[in-house]
Amino acid sequence: MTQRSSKPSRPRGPHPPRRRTGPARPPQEDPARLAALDTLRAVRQRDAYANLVLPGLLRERRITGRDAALATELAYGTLRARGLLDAVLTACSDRPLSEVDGSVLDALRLGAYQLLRTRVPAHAAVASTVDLVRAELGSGAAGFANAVLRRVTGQDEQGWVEEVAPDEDTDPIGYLAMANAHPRWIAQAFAEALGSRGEPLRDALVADDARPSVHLAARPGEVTADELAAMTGGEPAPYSPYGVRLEAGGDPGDLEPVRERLAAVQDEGSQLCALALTRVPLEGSDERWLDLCAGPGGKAVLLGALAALSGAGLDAVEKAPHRAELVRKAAGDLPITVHVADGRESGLPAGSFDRVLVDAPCTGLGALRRRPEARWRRQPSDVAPLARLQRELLTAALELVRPGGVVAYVVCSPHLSETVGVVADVARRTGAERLDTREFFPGVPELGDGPQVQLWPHRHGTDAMFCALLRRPA
Ligand SMILES: C[S@@+](CC[C@H](N)C(=O)[O-])C[C@H]1O[C@@H](n2cnc3c(N)ncnc32)[C@H](O)[C@@H]1O
Repeated sequence: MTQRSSKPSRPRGPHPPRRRTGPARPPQEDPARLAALDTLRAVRQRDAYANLVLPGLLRERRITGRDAALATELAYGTLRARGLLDAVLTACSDRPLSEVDGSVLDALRLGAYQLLRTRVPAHAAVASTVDLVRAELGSGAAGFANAVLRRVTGQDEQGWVEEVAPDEDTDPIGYLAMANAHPRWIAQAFAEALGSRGEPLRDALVADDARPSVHLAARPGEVTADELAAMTGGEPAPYSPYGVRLEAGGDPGDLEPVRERLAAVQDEGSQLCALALTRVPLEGSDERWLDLCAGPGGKAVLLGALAALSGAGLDAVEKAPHRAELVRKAAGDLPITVHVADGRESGLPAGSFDRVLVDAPCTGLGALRRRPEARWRRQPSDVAPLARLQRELLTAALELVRPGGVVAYVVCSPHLSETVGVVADVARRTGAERLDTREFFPGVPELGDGPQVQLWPHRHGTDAMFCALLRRPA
């Protein structure tokens, strides 16, 4: 990291800031920023999920319309950009961020995000943040925040990237990671999956840093994608015959077709992976389908509806009881039998299913757009234990499927250890045949050399889902 020497000396702040004993200012003064700040705090202190905390705060405080949109943009944007913001704040502060009071740091991140990544005028971004700090921690901390943020105003985002990122020529992955607010190890994993550290990696990280559109899946047999698009103001999705893409904000759970169970919120990539399993031709019986990792039930509902139309039935296994309950609720009157069990030893009869989905637990590196804080929470050490579990679940699936039957191995991650690494290893040990999965994603462009399929936000507008189809030898 380059340290500037020609700029004014870095601000000195109180050590540590004094917390006010009196009540904080009431939220109505700046409800959007206060809701965003409280979300950042919940994520930092309680490891909370922002997309669960913020909607609750907005409801509880009756924040709607433009204020709700601003709170969402600020909270999610700040959480996504944390690595970049911290690098900039480090360059602007007189002490390590680890020594800055957590509440002040939340506010500094919120202020820096507004300065670097929004059109909020600089004076408003600084003043509103300083007000929030003063209300909670008093004037000493507010003075410190003011000095740090004024220094941040010294240059725009690109200027700061050039200053705090590694050199682009000697470390292109490190540079792109910082420029697009991703941890380096995740950018490295994307580069390995793409086979590139140049333009494709840049495109992938840029798309992964943008706000995703909401996708709906029309319930097969109930409503068509065209009808659902007309009901919701969305557009039929480009690849899934059941998909609709929505650009509008708001809570999609409030949409009438979703409340009426005519549709569900589901990424188009997830729809395509579940559909691919149903598209493989089978010789012989085709009546018993299995979802081995079913909670909370997104793919189980799509498969269950298709099973109902074709006269088949679906068994759904889920290890976590509360998630199994979500599958039961989502299933409604579909022909789905839910089992609370470990998929590795489910007790279901071996060789008895025609089609099996293994939508395995994974790092979720393919859905970082939808979970603002996830990229900074995940660690490289998470990968190996998950890959072990994934291999065990896929092996179990290949025992549960009948000879000649088909298994879809799906993860929401492009990390090679969770994708091709798992499939190659299990196929070698079990003798399962790897099908050309691309054939079962009709009309989807840029699927590479196969035989597996890796979807990407920058290529397909979906989450970075991975799918491999395997057939148990007859
Ligand atoms: C990626 S999620 C599945 C998402 C689901 N298919 C959907 O579309 O909604 C993986 C699920 O596997 C469950 N799980 C974790 N370990 C498991 C195991 N050993 N056996 C079965 N399920 C497991 C997790 O609780 C989680 O609900």
